[in-house]
Amino acid sequence: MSKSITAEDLNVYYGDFRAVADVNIEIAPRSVTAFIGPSGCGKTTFLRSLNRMHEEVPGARVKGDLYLDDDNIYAPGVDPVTVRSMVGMVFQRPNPFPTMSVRENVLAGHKLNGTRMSKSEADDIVEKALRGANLFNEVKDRMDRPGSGLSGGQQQRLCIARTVAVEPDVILMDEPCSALDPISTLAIEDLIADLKEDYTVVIVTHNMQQAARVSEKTAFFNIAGVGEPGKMVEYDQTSVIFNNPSNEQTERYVAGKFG
Ligand SMILES: Nc1ncnc2c1ncn2[C@@H]1O[C@H](COP(=O)(O)OP(=O)(O)OP(=O)(O)O)[C@@H](O)[C@H]1O
Repeated sequence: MSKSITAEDLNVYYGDFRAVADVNIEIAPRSVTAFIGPSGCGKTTFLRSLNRMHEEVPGARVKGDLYLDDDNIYAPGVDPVTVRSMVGMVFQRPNPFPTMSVRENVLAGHKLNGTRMSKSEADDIVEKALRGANLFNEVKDRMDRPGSGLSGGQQQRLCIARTVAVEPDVILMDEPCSALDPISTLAIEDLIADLKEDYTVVIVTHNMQQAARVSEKTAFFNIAGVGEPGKMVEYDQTSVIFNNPSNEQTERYVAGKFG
């Protein structure tokens, strides 16, 4: 559980268009890293390359190497489905399976993987995952009701429970709070602090206060202009990025001067 992520000269393409260029980054296990930067600089694209979700887009591809600990997830013969079971993802909009109950949603990943288990094993997994997502107490009396009947913030925590239920090494979050109210946002931010005890967490956020609150390290991405690739401009301790960045572009961005 919890692995480091190392990208070496990673380039991400949509067909001929290079959306992200030459990223080199090392992300420590059991940490929270935020990706920030203006719209279109490639944060989501790079995030999705970390679990090979990117290649779901026809024509999309990656050049370079990406390691989970010492294993290159882009090596020939590596099954992207296996990679995605090790590197879970939480999306912008909570997306529980609408026809499934709370319990079935939590077990969805195991069902997809064809894991066989007894009812009591399943009960344990459900309770542990819901506790891990700070949701158990709120849903323990409605396990068999539809997941889509929960509030937006509860649905997002249900999606996090679904992700942690399969015990990944890494959890990627793509603006996980952008559809949530401030109270639900705080609940997710608290949860992120807990998740880093067990997982490597990477979060894309437009909210700089959120990046400052939840992450230990921050990567600032930028883009030189339309049609140009996004690049990682600076990567450092979050406090350095926000208070004493070494790059002038970072300084202007965190000061709110563009983006
Ligand atoms: N499916 C796609 N097909 C082609 N180009 C795409 C696709 N998705 C994104 N792009 C392009 O890749 C570049 C990076 O987009 P991406 O969504 O990764 O940026 P971002 O920094 O996450 O932006 P935002 O903050 O607005 O979400 C943009 O030029 C975008 O238009």
